[in-house]
Amino acid sequence: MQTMTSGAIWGTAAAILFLLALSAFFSGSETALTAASRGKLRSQADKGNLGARRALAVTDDSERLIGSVLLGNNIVNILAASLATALFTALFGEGGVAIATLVMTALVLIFAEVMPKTYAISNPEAAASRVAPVIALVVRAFAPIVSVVRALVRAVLRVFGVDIDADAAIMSARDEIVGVITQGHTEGGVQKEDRDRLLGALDLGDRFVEEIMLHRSGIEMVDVDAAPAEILDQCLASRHTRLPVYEGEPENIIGLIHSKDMLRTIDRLVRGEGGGVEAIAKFDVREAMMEPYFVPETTTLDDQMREFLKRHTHFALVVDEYGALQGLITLEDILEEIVGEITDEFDQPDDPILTPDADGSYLIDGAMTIRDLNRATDWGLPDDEANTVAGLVIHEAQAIPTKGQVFSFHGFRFEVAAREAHRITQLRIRPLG
Ligand SMILES: Nc1ncnc2c1ncn2[C@@H]1O[C@H](COP(=O)(O)OP(=O)(O)OP(=O)(O)O)[C@@H](O)[C@H]1O
Ligand SMILES: [Mg+2]
Repeated sequence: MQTMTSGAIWGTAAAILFLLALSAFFSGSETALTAASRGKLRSQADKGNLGARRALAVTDDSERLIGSVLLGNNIVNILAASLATALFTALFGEGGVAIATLVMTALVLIFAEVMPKTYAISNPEAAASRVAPVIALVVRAFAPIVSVVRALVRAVLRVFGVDIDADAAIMSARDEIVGVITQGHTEGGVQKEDRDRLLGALDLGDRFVEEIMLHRSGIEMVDVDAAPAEILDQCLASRHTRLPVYEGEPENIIGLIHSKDMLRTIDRLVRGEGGGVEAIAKFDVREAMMEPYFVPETTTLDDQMREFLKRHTHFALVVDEYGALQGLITLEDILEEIVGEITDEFDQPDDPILTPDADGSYLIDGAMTIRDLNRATDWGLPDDEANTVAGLVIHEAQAIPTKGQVFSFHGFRFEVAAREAHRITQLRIRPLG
C-alpha cells in the first residue's frame, strides 16, 4: 500500500476538482459551439459582437473543433480518474479502485457532463460567444495532434474498406429542407399548395430565365415607324402595359413604351398649346419610350428576381450570347413559379384548368411546361431532359412521333393527339396502373 502525506492528499484532491472544472468547461463548450445557430451568431457578429465573431471562426472547421475539444476533455477526464485512483488507493488500500470508479463516475457525470451541457443548451449562442476565445487557443495548441489523430482514424478505416469523403456525407441545408417538405408529401404534413410554393422558391437558384420566358414569337411589340394612330390602336388593343418598340425588324428592339407614358405624352399634345385631337398625329413614340433592359437567357431566376427588385423594373428582354432576341420575362412570370398563376384584369390565364376525361386521361397542349403539368396534376414527370411535355416525348422517342403513336414511360402512357409540321401540339396522357 502506498502512503501519501496529508499535503499530497489535499493537493491531489484540489487537482482533481480543478480537472473536473476543466472537463465541465470542455463539455459545455462542445455543446454550445455545436448547438449554436450560425445564423444567429452571424447577425450578432454583424452587430459588432466580438465573441460571436470568434465563435463563427472557431466553428468553421467543425471536424478540427470537435477533435480538439474531445482531446482536451479526454485528457482531463483520464488524468482526473488516474489521480483519484491513486488518492483512494492511498486512503483505503485495495478497495480504492472501486471507490475511485464510483466517485469519479458520479462526479464526472453530474458536474462535468450533464450540468455544463444543460446550461450550455439553454442559451447556446451566448455560451458559445463566451467560450470561443479560449477554445480558439485550445484548437490552435492541439492542431498538430488532432491532425495526426484524423490521419490515423482514416488509415485504420481504410484498412476496413471504409473510405471517408469529408464532403460526400454532408447533406446541404437545401437538400435537408427539400427532404422535410417532400416527406410531408407522403405523411400528409405539408399541404400541396404550401409545398409547391416552398419548392418553387427553393428552386429559383437552379432554374434559368430561358426556361420560363415568353418566346419571342409571342411578344407584342410596336413598329417605331408606324403611324401614331396605329401605335395608339395597338396599345389600346393589347392586354399588356409595356410594349417593346422595334425599328426595321422585330429583332431590333430600340425601346419600351409604357401605356402610362404614352397617355401622358398624348395628353400633353392634345391639351397643350395648339392642341386638339389632331395633335395626336404629332405623337412620337421615340420621345415617350424608355430604354429597354436586356438580360442573358442563362441568368438564374433567383438573380433575375433580385435584379428586378433592385432596378425597380418588372420587364426584361431576354437575349442569347450573341445578343439576339429570345423572349421576354417579367417579375410576375418569376413570382408565378412560387405562387402559381397570377392574373390581372386584362390577363388571360395561360394555364388551362386540367380536367381528366372519363378514362382518367388528360388532353394536354404540347407546349405546356413539364413543371406546370406536374404542378397542376401532382405528377412527378422528370423535367431535367426537356422543358415542355412535347419535348419530353420527343426526347424519349428519339424522334418526332406521328399522330396516333403511343409511348409508355415514367409510369405514364403518352399518345400523340395532334401534330403540326415538326411540332407535337397535343398529347393525351394517362397514368399507368
Ligand atoms: N408586350 C408583351 N407581349 C407579350 N407578353 C407580355 C408583354 N408584356 C407582358 N407580357 C406577359 O404578360 C404577363 C403579365 O406580366 P405583367 O403583369 O408584368 O405585365 P402587364 O400585366 O402587361 O403589366 P402590369 O401588370 O404592370 O400592368 C407575363 O406573363 C408577361 O410575360
Ligand atoms: Mg399584370
